[in-house]
Amino acid sequence: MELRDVESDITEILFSEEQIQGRLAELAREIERDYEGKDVLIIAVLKGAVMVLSDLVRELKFHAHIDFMAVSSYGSSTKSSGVVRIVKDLDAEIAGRHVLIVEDIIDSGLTLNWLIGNLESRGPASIEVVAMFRKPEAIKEPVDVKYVGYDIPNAFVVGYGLDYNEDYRNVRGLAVLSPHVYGGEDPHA
Ligand SMILES: O=P(O)(O)OC[C@H]1O[C@H](OP(=O)(O)OP(=O)(O)O)[C@H](O)[C@@H]1O
Ligand code: HPA
Ligand SMILES: [Mg+2]
Repeated sequence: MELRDVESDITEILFSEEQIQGRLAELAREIERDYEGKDVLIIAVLKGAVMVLSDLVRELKFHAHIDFMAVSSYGSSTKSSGVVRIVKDLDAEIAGRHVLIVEDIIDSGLTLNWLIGNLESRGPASIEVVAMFRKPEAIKEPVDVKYVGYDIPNAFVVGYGLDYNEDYRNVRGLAVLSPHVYGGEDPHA
């Protein structure tokens, strides 16, 4: 499918690429202040967080070391399976280091809660989270997130790294996916 056909699959654009990048620049200034003089390892949660990671680290004015962890809980569904699977683990040891987790979205909070627990057991100096989007009404397990881009409504969204069944990740802004695409199933039923 060509990307220009995507318009009929979305009901609303919540944020443009420019808005997202503007907000990320603000978050980058906060992060620079908070981590001044510290050695920080930035961990992106694949695959969704790749866009946030690449935009964020290029905004940062300090040397940002990066690593990746791939976990999956949604698969081809619009609902979290509740079971988080490590698809790829970190290359780096994080014991004694300041860890900053980068996420695209916090929906139920299940993925991040699980991930923080997993990383805490490896003995880092600190763990904080930056998430570009968060759905306050969908949270099932509260997560302490220091840096949030935008709080968004409780709808299934795509673009800026977020997929439905691996599609739409390269849509530039953040858009609400039309229920006709996933058969009208209520993602939050
Ligand atoms: O708060 P939650 O309800 O747990 O949802 C958030 C997680 O779900 C998505 O990942 P997904 O499992 O779809 O993998 P992906 O990043 O490869 O698309 C997203 O990228 C977050 O990691
Ligand atoms: O709304 C969403 N869209 C895409 N992927 C997701 N993973 C959790 N929530 C979402
Ligand atoms: Mg996904």
